[in-house]
Amino acid sequence: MSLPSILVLISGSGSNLQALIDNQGSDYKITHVISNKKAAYGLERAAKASISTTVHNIVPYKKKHLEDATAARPDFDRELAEKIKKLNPDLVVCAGWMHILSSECLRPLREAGIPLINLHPALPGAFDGAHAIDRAYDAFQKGEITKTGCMIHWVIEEVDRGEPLLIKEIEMKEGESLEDLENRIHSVEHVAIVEGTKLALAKKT
Ligand SMILES: Nc1nc2c(c(=O)[nH]1)N[C@@H](CN(C=O)c1ccc(C(=O)N[C@@H](CCC(=O)O)C(=O)O)cc1)CN2
Ligand SMILES: NCC(=O)N[C@@H]1O[C@H](COP(=O)([O-])[O-])[C@@H](O)[C@H]1O
Repeated sequence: MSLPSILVLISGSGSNLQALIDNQGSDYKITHVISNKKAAYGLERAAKASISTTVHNIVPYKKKHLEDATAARPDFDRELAEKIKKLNPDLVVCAGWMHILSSECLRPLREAGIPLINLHPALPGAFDGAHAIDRAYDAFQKGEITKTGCMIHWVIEEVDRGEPLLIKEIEMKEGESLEDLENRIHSVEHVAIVEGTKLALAKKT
């Protein structure tokens, strides 16, 4: 019996993709990686691991819709869903994918029975969206929070509000630099992304 297949969406360095690559074998296999950025180092990580890749960039869609800029993102999302459906993974993992996915993408995947999970570097409901670590750091400096963390959650239209699969809390430290906090969070993420992927696959079957 073949292993469950996962497709990973990235936008940057791909250190979380690397954690998934390094832990392939008994529970899942990574069959494809899609990046929205051609320069994403994660694409090199995938190639070194002999994983096929696709660049799905927004610029051609903006050029295609010069007369109506608002049409570019829906078209981008629709075609992203089509590409994913053709590859037919058991699960899609957003690992630093920096685009909000609209219903144009999520609805076809839902109908095709292809769920998505996302790695978010904050606790549920704390710092939804981009730049969550910076925002948590600032909130700690203001005395508003004492802890942060990361989570793996199901992806729904409402950004970072899907049901959590896995939550890992991280205590914040007085006098710690933002860089050191980022490094601590990334270390925890690299464990969480593997655990969360396995949990999602187990729940799906
Ligand atoms: N519909 C959903 N889409 C996405 C989710 C989700 O839960 N539901 N998770 C995000 C990942 N993410 C945080 O974890 C996130 C990434 C990016 C943004 C964002 O504001 N992106 C901007 C563009 C930013 C840029 O290009 O630098 C945008 O899309 O306009 C918010 C949340 C993945 N998508
Ligand atoms: N809102 C989504 C978000 O901020 N995701 C974050 O992007 C980084 C990707 O790193 P990587 O490319 O090295 O895996 C990770 O820190 C992940 O939590």
